Amino acid sequence: MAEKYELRRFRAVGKDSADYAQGTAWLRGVGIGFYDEPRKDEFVDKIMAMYRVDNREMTGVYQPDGVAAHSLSADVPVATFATLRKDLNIGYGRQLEAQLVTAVTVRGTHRRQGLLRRMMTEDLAAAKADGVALAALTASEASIYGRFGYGVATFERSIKVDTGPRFRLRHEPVGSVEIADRKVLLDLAPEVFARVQRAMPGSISRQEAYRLRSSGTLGRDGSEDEAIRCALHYDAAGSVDGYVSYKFAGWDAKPYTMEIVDLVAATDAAYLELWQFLGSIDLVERISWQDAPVDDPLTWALEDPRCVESSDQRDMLWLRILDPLRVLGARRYSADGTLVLAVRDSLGFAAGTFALAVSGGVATVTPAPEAEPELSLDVADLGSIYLGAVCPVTLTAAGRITEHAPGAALTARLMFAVERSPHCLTHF
Ligand SMILES: CC(=O)SCCNC(=O)CCNC(=O)[C@H](O)C(C)(C)COP(=O)(O)OP(=O)(O)OC[C@H]1O[C@@H](n2cnc3c(N)ncnc32)[C@H](O)[C@@H]1OP(=O)(O)O
Repeated sequence: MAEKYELRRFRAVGKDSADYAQGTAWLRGVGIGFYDEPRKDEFVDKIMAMYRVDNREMTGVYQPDGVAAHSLSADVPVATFATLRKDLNIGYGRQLEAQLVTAVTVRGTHRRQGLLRRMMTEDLAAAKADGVALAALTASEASIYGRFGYGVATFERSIKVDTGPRFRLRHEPVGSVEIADRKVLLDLAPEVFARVQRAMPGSISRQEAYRLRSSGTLGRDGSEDEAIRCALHYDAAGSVDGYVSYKFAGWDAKPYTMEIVDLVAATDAAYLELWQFLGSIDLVERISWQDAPVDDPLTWALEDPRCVESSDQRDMLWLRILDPLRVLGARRYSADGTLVLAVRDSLGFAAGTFALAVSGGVATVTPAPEAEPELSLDVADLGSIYLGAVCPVTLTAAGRITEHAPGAALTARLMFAVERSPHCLTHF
C-alpha cells in the first residue's frame, strides 16, 4: 500500500529559490500532523532559515494520483519525516555522530498503511549506507518505535521547586551570578553548551533553534519574546560557565512561579549557584523546569530535598544502533571484562553475535558467529543499555535480555556504566 506513494527528500533552500515553496508546504504538513495552529509567513521563513543552518533533510510523502476536490493541495505531503546529524556524547567525552529523526507525521486519513514503516526503514538504510552508526529520536508515544529497533536510553522529569523559607542549599559559592541582557545568549549559549556537550554522557549537540529560543529571539509565536530574562554564572576567574533563561508565569498564577526556559551549567558549582540564584528571587515562590535530570544534584544539595516536587518522569532519548561493531568499539568502558552478545534485529541492520573484550577501559569488538552468547538481546535493548542509564540486570529481570552465563548481566552493568548519570538537554 505504502509503495504507491511518491516519496521526496529535499533540504531547505533560500527564499529566492524556486524550490522554497516545497519546504513551506512540507512544514504545513507537519503542522497538520501535530495539530499546530497555522504559522504566519514570517515565522515559517525563520524556521526555514534554521533548517538551513542545521542542514536538515526533509522527507515528504505525496499522493500518487492527485488529490480529491476540496482536499488540501497536492503540494502538502500526507506524511512527513526529517533528519539532521548531530554528535552524541557516549561517555568519557567521546562523541559519535547520530542520525536524529524528527517531525514524523502521517495524516489521519492515511494512517496505518505502512507510511511510517516505509519512511523509517528507508531512512535507516540510507543512514547506515552513509556510515552513520546510530540513530536517535524522542517519541510522542512509547509504543511506536521499539518495533524499529529503538530503545529508551535516557530519561527526564518535570520539577517544581518550592523556593520559600525551606529552600536552603548546602553549597559555598565559588563564583557569582549576574543578570544580563537576554541577547548575550545568542553567542554565549552555544559556547556554554559546547562545554556541557563535552562533559555530559547522553548529551546531543544542539540545533540552531536553541540559542534563538533561550535568548528570546524566537518566541513560541515566532516573534521576539520580551518576557525572557537571563542570568549568567561566572567562575572564580570571571569566565561564563553557566546560564539560565527564565520567564515569570504572571501574577495570576499562584504560587508565583518562575519558569525555566533553559538551564545549562558546565560545572557542578555553576549548576548549584544558578539554583541558589533562582531560589533567591524576591516575590517568587516556585521555580518550574520541564527538562530536569532524574538523577539531580539539586535534590541532594538541598537541606530539605522535599522542596523538589517531581512529576512526569519519562523516557527522553531513544537510540537505534545500526552498526554494533562501530558503536561498541567507540565507547570507553568503566570495567574490564569480556562479553559475547547475540543481537537480534528484525530489520537486519545490526543482527549478529559480537565478542566485546575490554582491557584498561579500551574495547576490542569482533564478530563471533560461532561463539556461545552470554547475553541475547534485541537491538533496542542494546540501545537502552548503551549509555549506562538503563540497567541490564533490570532488563534481564523484565525478560527482555536473556542471560546464558550467570552474572553476565551484572558484568554488562559494570562495563557499560559511564562517569556520571547521562542526561540529554536537547529536544529535537
Ligand atoms: C520522532 C517523532 O517525530 S515522534 C512523533 C510521531 N508522530 C505523532 O505522534 C503524530 C500523530 N501520529 C501519526 O502521525 C501516525 O499515527 C504515526 C506516525 C505515529 C504512525 O504512522 P503510520 O503510517 O500510521 O504507521 P505505520 O502504518 O507505518 O505503522 C507501522 C507500525 O507501527 C504501528 N503503530 C503506528 N502508530 C502506532 C501508535 N501510535 N502506537 C502503537 N503502534 C503504532 C502500526 O500498528 C504498525 O505495526 P506493525 O508494522 O507491527 O503492523
